[in-house]
Amino acid sequence: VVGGEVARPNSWPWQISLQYLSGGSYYHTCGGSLIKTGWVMTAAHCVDRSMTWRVVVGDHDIYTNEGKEQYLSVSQVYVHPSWNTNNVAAGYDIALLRLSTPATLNSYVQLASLPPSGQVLPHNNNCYISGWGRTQTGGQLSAQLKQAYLPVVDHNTCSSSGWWGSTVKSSMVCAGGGSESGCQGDSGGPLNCSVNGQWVVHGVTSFVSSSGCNAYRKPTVFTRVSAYTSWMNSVSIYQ
Ligand SMILES: CC(C)[C@H](NC(=O)C(F)(F)F)C(=O)N[C@@H](C)C(=O)Nc1ccc(C(F)(F)F)cc1
Repeated sequence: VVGGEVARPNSWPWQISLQYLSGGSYYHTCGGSLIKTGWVMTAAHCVDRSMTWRVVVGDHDIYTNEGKEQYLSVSQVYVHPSWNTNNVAAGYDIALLRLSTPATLNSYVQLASLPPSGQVLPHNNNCYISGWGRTQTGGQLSAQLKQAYLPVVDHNTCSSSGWWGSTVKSSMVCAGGGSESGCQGDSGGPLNCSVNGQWVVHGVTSFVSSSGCNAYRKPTVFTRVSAYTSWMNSVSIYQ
């Protein structure tokens, strides 16, 4: 997250850290959202490589054990069938992770609320991105969970020339576009939007401009969760 501030610990209690095993240690690579005690929603591009994954819930500082964390292994990865790793602009950047053991819900660990199928938020809807991603273009990951206020940029504006143009599809949500943005390492994490006074995870962090995370008129682009409700239901019911 470029800009914004360190979040109050566990104030986004569905935020997870997706980590991969390398040389005997685990490393943060992406965010995600806990949507059922045994299921995590993340970005397909996060799980393109097959690795040994673990999901950490209840985390705040990814480099220190603060006693609230639960370390959960992943038993199965379900990538959207239409995802094409060479074409993030086509969309479908969404995946579900089945956990081998369910998370225990408590004041640090809660389920995300998901939007109703097809819901599209209005321009400037109040949303926050959260994540441990780079704090500057080309910078380092954040040790502590950060958040930034990223209001929705409607599709008309976001897909206009000078903005993202046809790279952005209606199955995506744009948010921000100023000096604050997501950045590498925030991938897969939530766009937390206030809808009727409740936080709803409306987006899955997907991409930013290749010329810089907080590039002018290149808002952070999210997979629109409400476009994938039926696919998500088809996965988690039958497994
Ligand atoms: C897509 C992920 C690899 C990566 N995602 C992120 O950094 C995320 F945190 F915003 F999710 C990203 O946007 N990386 C930048 C450096 C990038 O490659 N952006 C990019 C944007 C659009 C396109 C296009 F236009 F082809 F779709 C290609 C790449």
